[in-house]
Amino acid sequence: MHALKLHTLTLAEQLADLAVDALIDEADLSPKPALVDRRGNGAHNDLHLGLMHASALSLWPAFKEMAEAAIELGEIGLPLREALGRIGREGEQAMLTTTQGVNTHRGAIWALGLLVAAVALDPTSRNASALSLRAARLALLNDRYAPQPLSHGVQVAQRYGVRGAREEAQLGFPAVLQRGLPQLHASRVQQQGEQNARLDALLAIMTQLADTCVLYRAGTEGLQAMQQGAQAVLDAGGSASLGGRRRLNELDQQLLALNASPGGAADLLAACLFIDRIESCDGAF
Ligand SMILES: CC(C)(COP(=O)(O)OP(=O)(O)OC[C@H]1O[C@@H](n2cnc3c(N)ncnc32)[C@H](O[C@H]2O[C@H](COP(=O)(O)OP(=O)(O)OP(=O)(O)O)[C@@H](O)[C@H]2O)[C@@H]1O)[C@@H](O)C(=O)NCCC(=O)NCCS
Ligand SMILES: Nc1ncnc2[nH]cnc12
Repeated sequence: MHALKLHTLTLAEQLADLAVDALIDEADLSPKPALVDRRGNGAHNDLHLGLMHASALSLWPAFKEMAEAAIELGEIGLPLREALGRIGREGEQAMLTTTQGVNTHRGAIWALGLLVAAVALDPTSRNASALSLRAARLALLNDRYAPQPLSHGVQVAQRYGVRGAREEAQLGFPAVLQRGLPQLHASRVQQQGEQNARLDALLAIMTQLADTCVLYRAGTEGLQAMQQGAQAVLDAGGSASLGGRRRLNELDQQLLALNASPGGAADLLAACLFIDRIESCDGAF
Protein backbone atom coordinates (compact mmCIF):
# COMPACT_ATOMS: atom_id res chain seq x y z
CA MET A 1 0.00 0.00 0.00
CA HIS A 2 1.28 3.47 -0.85
CA ALA A 3 1.42 5.99 1.98
CA LEU A 4 -0.38 9.22 1.12
CA LYS A 5 2.21 11.98 1.17
CA LEU A 6 0.77 15.34 2.18
CA HIS A 7 2.63 18.42 1.06
CA THR A 8 2.19 21.38 3.39
CA LEU A 9 2.31 24.53 1.33
CA THR A 10 5.13 26.93 2.09
CA LEU A 11 4.34 30.58 2.78
CA ALA A 12 5.60 31.50 -0.69
CA GLU A 13 3.33 28.90 -2.30
CA GLN A 14 0.33 30.10 -0.30
CA LEU A 15 0.96 33.70 -1.35
CA ALA A 16 1.31 32.67 -5.00
CA ASP A 17 -2.01 30.80 -4.69
CA LEU A 18 -3.69 33.89 -3.26
CA ALA A 19 -2.30 36.17 -5.96
CA VAL A 20 -3.47 33.85 -8.75
CA ASP A 21 -6.87 33.46 -7.03
CA ALA A 22 -7.24 37.26 -6.97
CA LEU A 23 -6.51 37.44 -10.72
CA ILE A 24 -9.00 34.69 -11.50
CA ASP A 25 -11.68 36.25 -9.28
CA GLU A 26 -11.14 39.56 -11.08
CA ALA A 27 -11.38 37.96 -14.52
CA ASP A 28 -14.55 36.02 -13.62
CA LEU A 29 -16.35 38.97 -12.04
CA SER A 30 -19.23 40.03 -14.31
CA PRO A 31 -20.56 42.32 -15.70
CA LYS A 32 -17.44 44.53 -15.73
CA PRO A 33 -17.60 47.57 -18.03
CA ALA A 34 -15.66 47.02 -21.29
CA LEU A 35 -13.42 44.38 -19.66
CA VAL A 36 -13.07 40.66 -20.32
CA ASP A 37 -15.53 38.75 -18.15
CA ARG A 38 -17.88 35.75 -18.24
CA ARG A 39 -20.05 37.56 -20.81
CA GLY A 40 -17.36 38.25 -23.39
CA ASN A 41 -14.26 40.12 -24.48
CA GLY A 42 -15.25 43.69 -23.66
CA ALA A 43 -13.24 46.21 -25.69
CA HIS A 44 -10.60 43.61 -26.64
CA ASN A 45 -10.41 41.59 -29.83
CA ASP A 46 -7.27 39.71 -28.77
CA LEU A 47 -8.43 38.55 -25.30
CA HIS A 48 -10.93 36.10 -23.84
CA LEU A 49 -11.68 34.64 -20.43
CA GLY A 50 -9.74 31.41 -21.03
CA LEU A 51 -6.66 33.43 -21.93
CA MET A 52 -7.01 35.56 -18.78
CA HIS A 53 -7.15 32.36 -16.69
CA ALA A 54 -4.16 30.82 -18.50
CA SER A 55 -2.23 34.06 -18.06
CA ALA A 56 -3.04 34.17 -14.32
CA LEU A 57 -1.87 30.57 -13.86
CA SER A 58 1.35 31.21 -15.81
CA LEU A 59 2.29 33.81 -13.18
CA TRP A 60 2.20 31.41 -10.20
CA PRO A 61 5.95 30.58 -10.34
CA ALA A 62 6.87 34.29 -10.54
CA PHE A 63 4.74 35.19 -7.51
CA LYS A 64 6.21 32.26 -5.56
CA GLU A 65 9.75 33.32 -6.45
CA MET A 66 9.04 36.93 -5.49
CA ALA A 67 7.83 35.77 -2.05
CA GLU A 68 10.89 33.53 -1.67
CA ALA A 69 13.21 36.40 -2.56
CA ALA A 70 11.54 38.59 0.08
CA ILE A 71 11.82 35.85 2.71
CA GLU A 72 15.46 35.17 1.85
CA LEU A 73 16.63 38.78 1.62
CA GLY A 74 14.45 39.78 4.57
CA GLU A 75 14.50 43.56 4.19
CA ILE A 76 13.45 46.39 1.91
CA GLY A 77 16.46 47.41 -0.15
CA LEU A 78 17.98 47.47 -3.60
CA PRO A 79 18.87 43.73 -3.65
CA LEU A 80 15.20 42.81 -3.12
CA ARG A 81 13.93 45.48 -5.54
CA GLU A 82 16.25 44.26 -8.27
CA ALA A 83 15.40 40.61 -7.59
CA LEU A 84 11.68 41.50 -7.94
CA GLY A 85 12.41 43.36 -11.18
CA ARG A 86 14.26 40.38 -12.65
CA ILE A 87 11.55 37.90 -11.57
CA GLY A 88 8.84 40.31 -12.78
CA ARG A 89 10.42 40.52 -16.23
CA GLU A 90 10.65 36.70 -16.36
CA GLY A 91 6.99 36.56 -15.30
CA GLU A 92 6.09 38.93 -18.14
CA GLN A 93 7.88 36.61 -20.58
CA ALA A 94 5.97 33.58 -19.21
CA MET A 95 2.73 35.56 -19.61
CA LEU A 96 3.57 36.61 -23.19
CA THR A 97 4.51 33.03 -24.14
CA THR A 98 1.19 31.79 -22.75
CA THR A 99 -0.87 34.49 -24.46
CA GLN A 100 1.16 34.50 -27.70
CA GLY A 101 2.25 38.07 -27.19
CA VAL A 102 -0.87 39.70 -25.73
CA ASN A 103 -0.35 41.89 -22.65
CA THR A 104 -2.92 40.50 -20.23
CA HIS A 105 -1.48 41.22 -16.79
CA ARG A 106 1.55 43.54 -16.96
CA GLY A 107 0.15 45.95 -14.41
CA ALA A 108 -1.01 43.08 -12.20
CA ILE A 109 2.46 41.51 -12.06
CA TRP A 110 3.73 44.85 -10.82
CA ALA A 111 1.03 45.54 -8.19
CA LEU A 112 0.59 41.97 -6.92
CA GLY A 113 4.32 41.25 -7.08
CA LEU A 114 5.05 44.17 -4.78
CA LEU A 115 2.22 43.16 -2.44
CA VAL A 116 3.24 39.49 -2.33
CA ALA A 117 6.77 40.58 -1.39
CA ALA A 118 5.36 43.01 1.18
CA VAL A 119 3.44 40.21 2.94
CA ALA A 120 6.36 37.78 2.76
CA LEU A 121 8.65 40.34 4.40
CA ASP A 122 6.50 40.35 7.53
CA PRO A 123 3.54 37.96 7.50
CA THR A 124 2.51 39.05 11.00
CA SER A 125 1.85 42.62 9.86
CA ARG A 126 -1.14 42.27 7.58
CA ASN A 127 -3.20 45.41 7.69
CA ALA A 128 -3.73 47.24 4.42
CA SER A 129 -1.82 50.39 5.35
CA ALA A 130 1.25 48.55 6.65
CA LEU A 131 1.29 46.29 3.57
CA SER A 132 0.88 49.10 1.08
CA LEU A 133 3.57 51.14 2.83
CA ARG A 134 6.08 48.28 2.46
CA ALA A 135 5.05 47.83 -1.20
CA ALA A 136 5.44 51.58 -1.80
CA ARG A 137 8.92 51.61 -0.26
CA LEU A 138 9.93 48.82 -2.64
CA ALA A 139 8.38 50.62 -5.62
CA LEU A 140 10.32 53.79 -4.79
CA LEU A 141 13.67 52.04 -5.21
CA ASN A 142 15.23 52.37 -8.62
CA ASP A 143 15.93 49.04 -10.35
CA ARG A 144 19.21 49.68 -12.21
CA TYR A 145 18.57 46.82 -14.63
CA ALA A 146 15.06 47.88 -15.68
CA PRO A 147 14.84 48.67 -19.39
CA GLN A 148 13.32 52.08 -20.14
CA PRO A 149 10.79 51.35 -22.90
CA LEU A 150 8.49 54.04 -24.23
CA SER A 151 5.52 52.06 -22.88
CA HIS A 152 1.90 53.10 -23.36
CA GLY A 153 1.92 54.20 -19.71
CA VAL A 154 5.00 56.40 -20.13
CA GLN A 155 3.63 57.91 -23.34
CA VAL A 156 0.32 58.99 -21.83
CA ALA A 157 1.89 60.06 -18.53
CA GLN A 158 4.03 62.48 -20.57
CA ARG A 159 1.18 63.60 -22.82
CA TYR A 160 -1.44 64.19 -20.11
CA GLY A 161 0.72 64.71 -17.01
CA VAL A 162 -0.94 61.91 -15.02
CA ARG A 163 0.28 59.31 -12.54
CA GLY A 164 0.65 55.83 -14.03
CA ALA A 165 1.10 52.35 -12.55
CA ARG A 166 4.54 53.10 -11.14
CA GLU A 167 3.41 56.20 -9.24
CA GLU A 168 0.22 54.50 -8.02
CA ALA A 169 2.40 51.88 -6.30
CA GLN A 170 4.91 54.45 -5.06
CA LEU A 171 2.05 56.28 -3.32
CA GLY A 172 0.87 53.06 -1.63
CA PHE A 173 -2.05 52.32 -3.99
CA PRO A 174 -4.39 55.22 -3.03
CA ALA A 175 -7.10 54.07 -5.47
CA VAL A 176 -7.23 50.74 -3.60
CA LEU A 177 -6.81 51.97 -0.04
CA GLN A 178 -8.94 55.11 -0.25
CA ARG A 179 -11.61 53.91 -2.69
CA GLY A 180 -11.66 50.16 -3.49
CA LEU A 181 -11.30 48.58 -0.05
CA PRO A 182 -13.65 50.99 1.81
CA GLN A 183 -16.31 50.46 -0.89
CA LEU A 184 -15.86 46.66 -0.76
CA HIS A 185 -16.45 46.73 3.00
CA ALA A 186 -19.37 49.21 2.78
CA SER A 187 -21.17 47.20 0.08
CA ARG A 188 -20.67 43.96 2.02
CA VAL A 189 -22.35 45.54 5.04
CA GLN A 190 -25.44 46.11 2.87
CA GLN A 191 -25.55 42.34 2.26
CA GLN A 192 -26.37 42.51 -1.42
CA GLY A 193 -23.96 39.78 -2.43
CA GLU A 194 -20.22 39.40 -2.76
CA GLN A 195 -20.18 39.84 -6.56
CA ASN A 196 -21.99 43.18 -6.27
CA ALA A 197 -19.60 44.29 -3.52
CA ARG A 198 -16.65 43.48 -5.79
CA LEU A 199 -18.22 45.29 -8.74
CA ASP A 200 -18.78 48.33 -6.52
CA ALA A 201 -15.13 48.16 -5.43
CA LEU A 202 -14.05 48.14 -9.10
CA LEU A 203 -16.30 51.12 -9.81
CA ALA A 204 -14.91 53.01 -6.81
CA ILE A 205 -11.38 52.45 -8.13
CA MET A 206 -12.51 53.66 -11.56
CA THR A 207 -13.87 56.94 -10.14
CA GLN A 208 -10.39 58.03 -9.14
CA LEU A 209 -7.79 56.25 -11.27
CA ALA A 210 -5.84 57.81 -14.15
CA ASP A 211 -5.99 54.50 -16.03
CA THR A 212 -3.26 54.74 -18.66
CA CYS A 213 -4.91 51.98 -20.77
CA VAL A 214 -8.04 54.13 -21.08
CA LEU A 215 -6.01 57.27 -21.77
CA TYR A 216 -3.89 55.53 -24.42
CA ARG A 217 -6.93 54.21 -26.23
CA ALA A 218 -9.48 56.97 -25.72
CA GLY A 219 -7.76 60.10 -24.36
CA THR A 220 -9.29 62.40 -21.76
CA GLU A 221 -12.79 61.84 -23.18
CA GLY A 222 -12.44 58.14 -22.32
CA LEU A 223 -11.00 58.83 -18.88
CA GLN A 224 -13.82 61.26 -18.01
CA ALA A 225 -16.42 58.80 -19.26
CA MET A 226 -14.91 56.08 -17.06
CA GLN A 227 -14.58 58.19 -13.91
CA GLN A 228 -17.93 59.98 -14.16
CA GLY A 229 -19.82 56.90 -15.35
CA ALA A 230 -18.48 54.82 -12.44
CA GLN A 231 -19.48 57.55 -9.98
CA ALA A 232 -22.97 57.65 -11.54
CA VAL A 233 -23.43 53.91 -10.88
CA LEU A 234 -22.42 54.32 -7.24
CA ASP A 235 -24.63 57.42 -6.83
CA ALA A 236 -27.60 55.51 -8.25
CA GLY A 237 -27.28 52.87 -5.49
CA GLY A 238 -24.42 50.67 -6.72
CA SER A 239 -24.43 47.55 -8.84
CA ALA A 240 -26.98 45.72 -6.68
CA SER A 241 -29.71 48.32 -7.32
CA LEU A 242 -31.89 48.53 -10.43
CA GLY A 243 -30.89 52.16 -11.05
CA GLY A 244 -27.23 51.28 -10.59
CA ARG A 245 -27.49 48.36 -13.03
CA ARG A 246 -29.00 50.66 -15.66
CA ARG A 247 -26.12 53.09 -15.22
CA LEU A 248 -23.62 50.22 -15.31
CA ASN A 249 -25.06 49.06 -18.62
CA GLU A 250 -24.80 52.63 -19.97
CA LEU A 251 -21.18 52.83 -18.82
CA ASP A 252 -20.40 49.51 -20.53
CA GLN A 253 -21.92 50.75 -23.81
CA GLN A 254 -20.16 54.11 -23.60
CA LEU A 255 -16.71 52.63 -22.92
CA LEU A 256 -17.18 50.03 -25.66
CA ALA A 257 -18.08 52.80 -28.12
CA LEU A 258 -14.89 54.64 -27.14
CA ASN A 259 -12.81 51.40 -27.24
CA ALA A 260 -11.74 52.30 -23.70
CA SER A 261 -10.70 49.32 -21.59
CA PRO A 262 -10.04 50.01 -17.88
CA GLY A 263 -7.31 47.34 -17.61
CA GLY A 264 -5.41 49.27 -14.94
CA ALA A 265 -8.54 49.47 -12.74
CA ALA A 266 -9.03 45.71 -13.23
CA ASP A 267 -5.48 45.03 -12.04
CA LEU A 268 -6.06 47.18 -8.99
CA LEU A 269 -9.28 45.31 -8.20
CA ALA A 270 -7.15 42.14 -8.10
CA ALA A 271 -4.76 43.96 -5.74
CA CYS A 272 -7.75 45.02 -3.62
CA LEU A 273 -9.08 41.43 -3.41
CA PHE A 274 -5.61 40.16 -2.50
CA ILE A 275 -5.19 42.69 0.33
CA ASP A 276 -8.71 41.97 1.57
CA ARG A 277 -7.94 38.25 1.74
CA ILE A 278 -4.62 38.80 3.52
CA GLU A 279 -6.23 41.16 6.05
CA SER A 280 -9.07 38.80 6.81
CA CYS A 281 -6.98 35.66 7.48
CA ASP A 282 -5.84 35.09 10.99
CA GLY A 283 -3.28 32.36 11.46
CA ALA A 284 -2.34 30.49 8.28
CA PHE A 285 -3.46 31.95 4.97
C1 LIG B 1 6.16 49.98 -13.65
C2 LIG B 1 5.49 49.06 -14.63
C3 LIG B 1 4.06 48.90 -14.16
C4 LIG B 1 5.51 49.65 -16.02
O1 LIG B 1 4.65 50.73 -16.11
P1 LIG B 1 4.43 51.60 -17.40
O2 LIG B 1 3.39 52.62 -17.09
O3 LIG B 1 5.74 52.08 -17.89
O4 LIG B 1 3.98 50.53 -18.46
P2 LIG B 1 2.78 49.93 -19.23
O5 LIG B 1 3.34 48.96 -20.19
O6 LIG B 1 1.87 50.96 -19.80
O7 LIG B 1 2.06 49.07 -18.13
C5 LIG B 1 1.42 49.55 -16.99
C6 LIG B 1 0.22 48.70 -16.79
O8 LIG B 1 -0.36 48.97 -15.51
C7 LIG B 1 -1.78 48.99 -15.59
N1 LIG B 1 -2.23 50.38 -15.29
C8 LIG B 1 -2.60 51.34 -16.12
N2 LIG B 1 -2.84 52.50 -15.47
C9 LIG B 1 -2.63 52.23 -14.19
C10 LIG B 1 -2.67 53.04 -13.01
N3 LIG B 1 -2.97 54.35 -13.07
N4 LIG B 1 -2.39 52.46 -11.86
C11 LIG B 1 -2.09 51.15 -11.79
N5 LIG B 1 -2.01 50.32 -12.86
C12 LIG B 1 -2.26 50.87 -14.06
C13 LIG B 1 -2.13 48.55 -16.98
O9 LIG B 1 -2.22 47.12 -17.00
C14 LIG B 1 -3.43 46.59 -17.55
O10 LIG B 1 -3.56 46.99 -18.88
C15 LIG B 1 -2.85 46.07 -19.65
C16 LIG B 1 -3.11 46.33 -21.09
O11 LIG B 1 -2.39 47.53 -21.38
P3 LIG B 1 -1.80 47.81 -22.82
O12 LIG B 1 -0.62 46.99 -23.15
O13 LIG B 1 -1.61 49.32 -22.91
O14 LIG B 1 -2.93 47.24 -23.72
P4 LIG B 1 -3.89 47.68 -24.82
O15 LIG B 1 -4.44 49.06 -24.57
O16 LIG B 1 -4.87 46.58 -24.98
O17 LIG B 1 -2.87 47.72 -26.01
P5 LIG B 1 -3.21 47.70 -27.50
O18 LIG B 1 -3.97 46.42 -27.72
O19 LIG B 1 -4.01 48.96 -27.73
O20 LIG B 1 -1.86 47.72 -28.14
C17 LIG B 1 -3.18 44.77 -19.10
O21 LIG B 1 -2.07 43.98 -19.19
C18 LIG B 1 -3.46 45.10 -17.64
O22 LIG B 1 -2.47 44.52 -16.81
C19 LIG B 1 -0.91 48.99 -17.77
O23 LIG B 1 -0.74 48.28 -18.94
C20 LIG B 1 6.05 47.66 -14.56
O24 LIG B 1 5.32 46.85 -15.44
C21 LIG B 1 7.53 47.44 -14.75
O25 LIG B 1 8.39 48.28 -14.57
N6 LIG B 1 7.84 46.24 -15.06
C22 LIG B 1 9.22 45.80 -15.22
C23 LIG B 1 9.50 44.58 -14.33
C24 LIG B 1 9.39 44.86 -12.85
O26 LIG B 1 10.05 45.68 -12.24
N7 LIG B 1 8.52 44.17 -12.22
C25 LIG B 1 8.33 44.35 -10.82
C26 LIG B 1 7.75 43.18 -10.24
S1 LIG B 1 7.18 43.53 -8.65
N1 LIG C 1 -10.63 41.56 -17.09
C1 LIG C 1 -9.75 42.23 -17.85
N2 LIG C 1 -10.10 42.63 -19.11
C2 LIG C 1 -9.20 43.32 -19.85
N3 LIG C 1 -7.97 43.67 -19.45
C3 LIG C 1 -7.60 43.29 -18.22
N4 LIG C 1 -6.43 43.48 -17.56
C4 LIG C 1 -6.57 42.90 -16.36
N5 LIG C 1 -7.79 42.32 -16.22
C5 LIG C 1 -8.45 42.57 -17.37
